[in-house]
Amino acid sequence: ARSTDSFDYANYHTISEIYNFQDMLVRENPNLVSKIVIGQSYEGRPLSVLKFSTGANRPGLWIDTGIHSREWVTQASGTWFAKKIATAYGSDPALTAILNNMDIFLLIMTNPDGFAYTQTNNRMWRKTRKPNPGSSCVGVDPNRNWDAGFGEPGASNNPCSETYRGPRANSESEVKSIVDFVRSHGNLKSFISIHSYSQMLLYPYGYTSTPAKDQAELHSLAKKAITDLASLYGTRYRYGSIINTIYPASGGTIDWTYNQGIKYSYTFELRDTGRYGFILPANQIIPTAQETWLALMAIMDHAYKN
Ligand SMILES: O=C(CO)C[C@@H](Cc1ccccc1)C(=O)O
Ligand SMILES: [Zn+2]
Repeated sequence: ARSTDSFDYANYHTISEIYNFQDMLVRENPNLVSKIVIGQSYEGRPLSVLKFSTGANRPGLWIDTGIHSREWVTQASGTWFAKKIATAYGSDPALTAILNNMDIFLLIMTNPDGFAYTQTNNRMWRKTRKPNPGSSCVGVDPNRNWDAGFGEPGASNNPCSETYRGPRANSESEVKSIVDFVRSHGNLKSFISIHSYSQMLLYPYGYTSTPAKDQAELHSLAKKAITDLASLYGTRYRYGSIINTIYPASGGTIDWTYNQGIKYSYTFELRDTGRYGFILPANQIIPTAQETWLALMAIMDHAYKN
């Protein structure tokens, strides 16, 4: 595409097209958008975070997509979110108020090695692409590698498992890079990690059935967010804690971010409920992104106001 206006949001794209999109968006919006490379993947691809900011030293709101590489509607939605933020600033009052007081950080390509592999070798690849010593099986599940209940039930110690937790917490550079960014920033108010599929909005915990101390607030905010989501196309989401709503899972992203004190930590599971699963038709990308944006705004607006 020659610009982010002519970029085809209604189709899936290659890794280089998505990286080019990011650079175009930065070039087109020098007063709003910048790119921060927070690290690199195992195979050396950049972990590039888009920063949307109108001032210095502000609290931040984080969104990541594509941590599981096969969940293609999430990276595609991420590019749509990036363009939405750039175009809505100055026209949408709620988003303008947020960006006049807070920064938004968006990591679209969270697992670039895995994404590249889904395009060349195996569409169903989920994990990272780091080899496991002593095994012929490759990759660690980046949503089991965080230092939150690491190694407890809800992850596997078998390198051939899709939920292999890795040899130790933060062993994956894709995870460690985000950990380092969260710690160095030190003032994130929300952390949203986007997966597909199942149509769920999940909050901590996955590694324990002990309710999060903010469970009541997280539950009511989730209800508001999925109500806003459903208002567009009637898409129905379930919501609740990870362990109660989907299954026990240890070492997950938002359990770690929540334990760092980022209260508004959520995981989305986007469309659908299994008819197409990870292979969601491209004609559902924009509707999925549009409805999800309403839920994201509910959470970010709440984080801004509380
Ligand atoms: O990938 C999935 C399909 O997106 C489901 C997610 C469910 C989950 C979500 C948040 C934290 C831990 C697990 C997973 O197993 O990691
Ligand atoms: Zn996932």
